[in-house]
Amino acid sequence: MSERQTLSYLQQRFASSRIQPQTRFGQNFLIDLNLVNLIASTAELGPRDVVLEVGTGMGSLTTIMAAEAGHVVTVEIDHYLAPLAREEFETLDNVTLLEQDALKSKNKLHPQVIETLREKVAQIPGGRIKLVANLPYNVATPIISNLLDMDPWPVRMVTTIQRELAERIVARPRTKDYSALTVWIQAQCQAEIVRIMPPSVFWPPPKVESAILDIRPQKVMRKRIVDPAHFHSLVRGIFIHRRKFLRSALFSAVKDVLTKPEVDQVLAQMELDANTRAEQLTPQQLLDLTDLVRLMAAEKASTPTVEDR
Ligand SMILES: C[S@@+](CC[C@H](N)C(=O)[O-])C[C@H]1O[C@@H](n2cnc3c(N)ncnc32)[C@H](O)[C@@H]1O
Repeated sequence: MSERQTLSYLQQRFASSRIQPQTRFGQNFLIDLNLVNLIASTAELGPRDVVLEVGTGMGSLTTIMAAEAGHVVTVEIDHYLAPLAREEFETLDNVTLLEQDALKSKNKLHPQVIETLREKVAQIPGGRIKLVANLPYNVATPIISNLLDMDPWPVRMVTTIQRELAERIVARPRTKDYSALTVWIQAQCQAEIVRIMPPSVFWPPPKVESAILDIRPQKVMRKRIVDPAHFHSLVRGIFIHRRKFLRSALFSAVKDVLTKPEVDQVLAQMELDANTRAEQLTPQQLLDLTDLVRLMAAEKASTPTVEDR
């Protein structure tokens, strides 16, 4: 394995197949074996785990994970690269390689990927899903956020992503990195940066720094979110205007269902003053706010109007 991960091995395999790393697919291969091992060990893989790896590349992380996990479902979009990866794990019977885009659209994982994961989980008693991947940077956000809407729910997500994105995900309120994505993830997961990595640990080196991010979804936290789709879209709506006062950001996001005085009522119930901005609210406060909006809108919808009477 160590030989397979070296820069010279990768370069020689590419040259003999007459292919080049594709920037459009985010092909930056991790060439530091210690870091490949760190990703796999952080995920604490065991026989119950069905791993989703988005971006097989040459299969270096795949083979390490296959030695520990119950099954690895690895997805590779590049039809020139996939056959090379397939050769690397020809002898392994617990690896399924899907040659396709892992996403159906920006807001959806590909149904074939979901179906394969479900099938593999069903074959393992107590089976569970972990995302472990050196993610292509252009699809990292949709992969991570869409997985949080999948059933079965992933129990762990250990990924290599752009440092800037990792910092956004672990950001605290009142900072410039705090965003709708931060809230969506922190409302249901614990997240921490395990390692910052310089461009030199990849071939070819990307233009930016990277980070290994460890996300631990928490069922107890997820249960507090009554309507995840509503929460997700309301938070996105509010954060379009994250620097605006919350009152007007919230009104813009809910104007189809609540009036301005009703928005004021929601803010008063939460004891938030007029100068509060969206970026100052913790994920828990945004959850409470969403619940109040939902309840008030539902109450309104069930109250007969003068015309109904
Ligand atoms: C950063 S490389 C990681 C490769 C390898 N796992 C490693 O650690 O060296 C990302 C890989 O994802 C693949 N990829 C890019 N977009 C994809 C997509 N939408 N679905 C599946 N694979 C994708 C690329 O072709 C590339 O092989």
